[in-house]
Amino acid sequence: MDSIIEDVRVRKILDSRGNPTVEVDVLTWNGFGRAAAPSGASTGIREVTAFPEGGVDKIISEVEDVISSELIGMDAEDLNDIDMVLKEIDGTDNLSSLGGNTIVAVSMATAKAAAASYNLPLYKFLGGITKNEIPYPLGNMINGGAHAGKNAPDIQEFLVLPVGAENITEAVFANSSVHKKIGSLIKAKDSTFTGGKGDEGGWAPNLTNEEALSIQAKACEEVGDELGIEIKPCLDMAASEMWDGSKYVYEREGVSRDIGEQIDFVKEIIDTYNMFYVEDPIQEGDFEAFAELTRKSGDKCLICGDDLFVTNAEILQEGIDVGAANSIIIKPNQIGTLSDTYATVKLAKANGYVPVVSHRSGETTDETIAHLAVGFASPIIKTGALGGERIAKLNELIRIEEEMINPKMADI
Ligand SMILES: O=C(O)[C@@H](CO)OP(=O)(O)O
Ligand SMILES: [Mg+2]
Repeated sequence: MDSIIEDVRVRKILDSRGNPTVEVDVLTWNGFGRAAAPSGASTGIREVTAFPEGGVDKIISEVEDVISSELIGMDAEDLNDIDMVLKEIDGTDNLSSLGGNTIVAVSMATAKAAAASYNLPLYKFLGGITKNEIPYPLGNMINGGAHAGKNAPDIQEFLVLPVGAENITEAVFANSSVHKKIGSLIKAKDSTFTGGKGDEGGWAPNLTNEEALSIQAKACEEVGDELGIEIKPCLDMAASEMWDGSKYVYEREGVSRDIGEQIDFVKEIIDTYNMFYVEDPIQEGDFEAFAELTRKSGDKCLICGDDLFVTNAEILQEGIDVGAANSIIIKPNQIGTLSDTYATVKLAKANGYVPVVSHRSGETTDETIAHLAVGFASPIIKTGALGGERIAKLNELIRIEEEMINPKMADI
């Protein structure tokens, strides 16, 4: 009774790029949940469709009534059934009639409303009341590729992971210290640097990949020494964005690499810089090259599939069958519902793939993924380092840790 849905409201709000997105409120007899959908710029081909034709305005004018009339009277606690109903109303394989972003916002808001109906935070509702593990924050320091301007590096994201941090506060402040350090190292190298940032709050400098890699390494070392915490460099290469159908084109560098050269290039970066994590080093259609790199470097580095798996359990299974990677990005709006997201997390864990719950480049101040990372026991959360829409999640993790009994950092 407490969690019976009484109303569903949908509105158009701003995302961090200034584009419209969807926010949903779900009201139950004894609770309330609100969630907003993010949007990607470097999206995977096999992701569900974010918005129906007609965009957010169509959702407000037409879709809201359809969804609310189906959901009112259902129990928010029955999230599997609700997700099923949402997919049935949509009726397409890629969720293009309601839009994956609409569905994910409804699904997340419903879960939050169910949790609130029992006076629980979402992470406890999903993961149990004894949850006490906090994920490590993978913070974005330098933006390139599709998330930055023309002269920025080709590699999309230079990230860091404060693996030596003992609690979340130490971890997020270590990341912000590295961000500041990298800013001053960039200024020292390029006196014309304006301090510009990319879509995820990382610096967007006029640097080559090599220059960015060495600044990243230096900052990890120096800040690590200053704070007495080990901080490891990580990358998201977003290689699908560079793939032209036959080779990887590094525009900024003015070079192209064939498949074998790409594998060697990534392996060399992993060895030289002691990379802890490399996401999408290979384009999304090439499971074999992914597997080859994982065979070569997977014992010392997390090789993570984002565009490759698009949070889809069936596609992940294809990857598992060939040993394509050892880690997977988890973005709820790539697959559309929270229950499907969780199914993918479970499959990943059962097969030794490290799940990394992640933001999108276009975000809102919605903090839901902080709860998902904790509730789903994802040992890493990728949600930037700075910027209002990024710190919304990081600060929520600080609050979550405060409320736990005997909190500890996850096992990585
Ligand atoms: O590639 C990525 O991992 C993400 C988030 O960092 O970017 P986008 O949301 O643009 O897909
Ligand atoms: Mg990615």
